[in-house]
Amino acid sequence: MATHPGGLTSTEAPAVRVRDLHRSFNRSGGVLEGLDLDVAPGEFVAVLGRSGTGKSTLLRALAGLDRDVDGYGEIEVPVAVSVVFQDSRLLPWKRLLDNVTFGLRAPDADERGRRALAEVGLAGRERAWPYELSGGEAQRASLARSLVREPQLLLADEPFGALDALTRIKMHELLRRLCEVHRPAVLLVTHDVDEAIVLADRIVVLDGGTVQTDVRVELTQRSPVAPGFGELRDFLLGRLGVQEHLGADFIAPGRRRATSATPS
Ligand SMILES: Nc1ncnc2c1ncn2[C@@H]1O[C@H](COP(=O)(O)OP(=O)(O)OP(=O)(O)O)[C@@H](O)[C@H]1O
Repeated sequence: MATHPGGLTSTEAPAVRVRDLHRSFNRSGGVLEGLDLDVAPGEFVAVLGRSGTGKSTLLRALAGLDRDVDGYGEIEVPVAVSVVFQDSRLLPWKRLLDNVTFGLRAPDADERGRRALAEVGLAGRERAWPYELSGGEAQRASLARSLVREPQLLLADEPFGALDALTRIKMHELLRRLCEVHRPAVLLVTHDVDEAIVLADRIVVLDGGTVQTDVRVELTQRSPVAPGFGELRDFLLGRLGVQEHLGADFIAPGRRRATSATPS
């Protein structure tokens, strides 16, 4: 079946379609300068990029949180979008279940909220106050709050950035499991190359205001000791300028690389 770098089959409608997105801020030059990106339904895309390359700016535009983009050819996102941030943003004056179901107008909201809390391992904590939760538990609750809305698109901006290494690993397992069950399209902004490789179907690297690198993750195992993991990490670190540049033509063994998200 024909595929293009956006990960779509030739006939499939994308969950996210961005064309020629521009965003600048007063003092800086253009942050996003003609960015193109497709995300297929159910596809998990990680967004990497050096600090200030516009990752959060892109997510905010897709979340509808930025009304001042300079222009775009197209921005298509599904109706049901959930956003997860680095901090859980739970309302301190509401108990956990009420936080998870906040704004959810459905007759079975409570039941759905309980189910979502159980899915993230917080069954029995429905009446807890946010201040009673650890950082990891708060992020689990934040995931439950997102999933209870059954999003077709989950936008996550460094959701595990403030967690310790062990909790992060547990959260990776949880997020992967939740995504396998619920199958939202996911756009995850992260600074952590290993996190991107462990979680994503596809990784894009932003630079110069657009998608500079677009690589599909085709590992048999999602573990840092899996064959091919190290090569992909080196390749991505090279693209991020963290290691010595490995060369524009370097393709880690066993995977194909596209240099643009523009459909071919
Ligand atoms: N509201 C704003 N006003 C002015 N400049 C902004 C605003 N938001 C973002 N910027 C600038 O736009 C650039 C991109 O910011 P953005 O937060 O999208 O980068 P990022 O890639 O997410 O960075 P980081 O990895 O450090 O979080 C930065 O130079 C930032 O200073």
